[in-house]
Amino acid sequence: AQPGAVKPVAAPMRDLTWGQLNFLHTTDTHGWLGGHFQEPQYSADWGDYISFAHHMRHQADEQGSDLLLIDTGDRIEGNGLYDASVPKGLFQYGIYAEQDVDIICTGNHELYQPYSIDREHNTTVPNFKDKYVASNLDYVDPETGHQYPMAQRYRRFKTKNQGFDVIAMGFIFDFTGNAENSFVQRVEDTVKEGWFQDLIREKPDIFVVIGHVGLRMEEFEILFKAMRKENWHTPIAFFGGHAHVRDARKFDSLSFAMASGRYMETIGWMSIDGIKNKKEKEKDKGKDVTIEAVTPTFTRRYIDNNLYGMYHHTGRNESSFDTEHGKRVSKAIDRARQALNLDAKFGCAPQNYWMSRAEYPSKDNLYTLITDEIFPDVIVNEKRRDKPRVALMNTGGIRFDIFKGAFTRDTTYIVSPFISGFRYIPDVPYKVAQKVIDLLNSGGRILSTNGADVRFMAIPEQMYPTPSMMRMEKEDDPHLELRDVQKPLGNDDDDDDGDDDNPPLIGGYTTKDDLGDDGDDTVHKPLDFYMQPNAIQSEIAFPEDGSDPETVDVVFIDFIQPWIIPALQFSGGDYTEDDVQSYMDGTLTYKLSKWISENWKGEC
Ligand SMILES: O=c1ccn([C@@H]2O[C@H](COP(=O)(O)O)[C@@H](O)[C@H]2O)c(=O)[nH]1
Repeated sequence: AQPGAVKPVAAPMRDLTWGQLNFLHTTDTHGWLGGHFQEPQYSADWGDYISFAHHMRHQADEQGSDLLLIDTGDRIEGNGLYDASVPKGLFQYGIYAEQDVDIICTGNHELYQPYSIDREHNTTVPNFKDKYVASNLDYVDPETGHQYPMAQRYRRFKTKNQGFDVIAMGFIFDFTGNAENSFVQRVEDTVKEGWFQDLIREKPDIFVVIGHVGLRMEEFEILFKAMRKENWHTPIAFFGGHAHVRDARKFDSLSFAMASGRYMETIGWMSIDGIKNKKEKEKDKGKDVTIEAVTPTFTRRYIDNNLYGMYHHTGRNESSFDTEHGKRVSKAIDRARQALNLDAKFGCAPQNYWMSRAEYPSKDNLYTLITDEIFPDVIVNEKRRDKPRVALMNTGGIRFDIFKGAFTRDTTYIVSPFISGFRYIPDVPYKVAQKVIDLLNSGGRILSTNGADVRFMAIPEQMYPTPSMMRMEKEDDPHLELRDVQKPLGNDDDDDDGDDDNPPLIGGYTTKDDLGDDGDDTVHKPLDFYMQPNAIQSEIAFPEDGSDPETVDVVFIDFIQPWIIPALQFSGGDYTEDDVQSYMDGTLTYKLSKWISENWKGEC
């Protein structure tokens, strides 16, 4: 772990089940290679993960099973380690590449900016060579316009110990927000490609389909159906991401999918037993047993990313766990963090502000802080200071909670990593402008059928409800409170009895998935989760007498322009992109850090 990170706490643990073929899975790490400094259960860093994987591979070798490492993208954006350097990712790419990942693919965050697409193309793909798979993603050379696969479309290889013949593919969901030097092919089109149709007729021992795809999105279903149509008997293991949730889904008795959370909080574990290799299948045929009889068994665990759990699962301890390689990488992270001055303090948060652990609006809710305190101060165009205005942003633009205490350079990027600034449409009749926020929050179908799916403004966890989310108690409450759903860990352990042999439960993920509710490796106390709106709004410089203004400036974070224009049109405003202007200089990230340094001056 990094110097200064809180130590993990003891907790009741569930063991890992090993099979013939085993996997460790990371996804949506978003630059959190240093781990979580303030949350004990997620405080291991990338160096620790390297040591962990080393011991687990060793264990696999000893027992003659296989272990593969998977990563399903969104490795960047969301932490100072990536975002604070110029150019972005100066240290991140090299540190990440120290882990020996066996199958790796791309996420949407690698594709938002031309720069990060180039880095993927000229750095990550060469770093991982034949391990990188890009089944529906092309790179487009900005100079020549030449379009070609970002990496190989699939990977076929034999596992080290069992000699399983594996065919692996790597997808990204049908993402449309990618920059022009990339091309994402819709999955429904990829499955019609000749190479795909030929491949799925092969008879490997197992297909491993990885993707930056939420398990409840349709892309994996399309792939599963296309594959099963031509290949009834080959097991398929899916690894997904993007939705930032722990989840597992069973497609049929031979196919299983898991997703492993976000931000280096979770390391996914899947094991498969009962896979038959070619020789065994032939033997069965001799005994007149048909190959239909192959029924693999799948298990999954969501490992909390901390050293207590890593010691537990490897049977090691403080003196026997670290490898030289792991220690070297932890040191490199520390050096990078210092070079980037990530601990530089901008201010002291007077309390915790939660994204979804507190209801919106409420005094502990981070979005309430933004609408009530930050926006009124920072959303100002000097020439239009006195003009009444509504200022809008999407809740997905905020990525993490603010904890009481030091708010650092690192925290700034953790909370607000994007480079979005503010635009506006001047002098919109208020009777038109006032309808926009409701359309963004509840006019889902109207906007979505017009190509602006409002789910994609919200935090990823809310985009595709999982079984955890379904476990609701107050179904008709607009600010739905969900009990027992997965939420990050809190230090609110009021059961502490100080008894280490029988550790008290600490708040954290209590995942429910298609296999049940015993997936988390750590038994947690559930935390509350409140659904948040897709977008929030401040009304600024409105008439003091409480009357409605005639017109307002509609100011919005640039990311939501594709929703704002149709919402204005549905509200009766005849606006197009041509009416949009820049409102002020500076990104949300910059405005936020400036506000904090001016307003949270206390000691911590
Ligand atoms: O510039 C941006 C980019 C993204 N968002 C929000 O993030 C989610 C996607 O998050 P993932 O990590 O890819 O799951 C997107 O739907 C937006 O809500 C943003 O606000 N600004």
